[in-house]
Amino acid sequence: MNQSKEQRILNFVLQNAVRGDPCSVLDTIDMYCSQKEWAMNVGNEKGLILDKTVEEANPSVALELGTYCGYSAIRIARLLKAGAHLLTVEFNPEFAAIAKQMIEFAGVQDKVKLLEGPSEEIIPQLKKKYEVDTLDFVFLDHWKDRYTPDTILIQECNLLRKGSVLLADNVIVPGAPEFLNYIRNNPHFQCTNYPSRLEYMKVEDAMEKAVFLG
Ligand SMILES: CCNc1ncnc2c1ncn2[C@@H]1O[C@H](/C=C/CNC(=O)c2cc(-c3ccc(F)cc3)cc(O)c2O)[C@@H](O)[C@H]1O
Ligand SMILES: [Mg+2]
Repeated sequence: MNQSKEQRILNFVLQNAVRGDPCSVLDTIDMYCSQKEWAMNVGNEKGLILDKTVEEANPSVALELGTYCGYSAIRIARLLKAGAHLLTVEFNPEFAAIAKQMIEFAGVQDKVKLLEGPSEEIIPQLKKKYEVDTLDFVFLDHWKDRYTPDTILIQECNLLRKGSVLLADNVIVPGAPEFLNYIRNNPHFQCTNYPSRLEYMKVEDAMEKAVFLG
């Protein structure tokens, strides 16, 4: 049975990146996806916005919705301080298996916990099963029509504290209009838009940051 695109990306990393070097893994994925096969990694341009937002938040506990191949999980994990960790949620078993190998090859597995399952099931388990008190940072990059329901669910589960930072990918392409409307009209969030480019393309995209005000 022929390989999936995601398997080809992983194989290219295993053969060309430097084991234990997260930046080398990120650069190798970006090289493959800009020159050979496009894939929906956050990429290096929006990745810089993600980096700056993570560094500013300096989270002890971070959550990512939509692991895919693990590119942004590696991007976030490489910036986490000692003792901090990222919980990343992926419900597609094939993608979860690829991401696990990618994260281990990058050497950040001690900072990343990959939770396999749908976000709507995992989020309500974070406090009791995964011993989370509150989330310092949340990266939304899964199905775009799930950003709003999951943001509401995260609030209902009391997972945010004053100053928690949400960052959403793709608010222009593919777009998350309902999420933008929800979060920008919600008095409990202070929003900032970061115009950028769609990964590996000369197409406009943007990220939206929303800080929880308590
Ligand atoms: C059901 C909701 N809960 C979920 N729980 C756990 N994992 C989930 C969930 N949803 C989706 N996922 C996973 O997240 C990933 C989905 C991401 C969706 N992203 C996009 O559609 C996307 C799409 C584009 C894009 C842009 C332009 C195009 F022409 C074509 C595609 C660019 C991006 O940066 C994107 O993030 C997959 O790995 C999927 O299995
Ligand atoms: Mg995305």
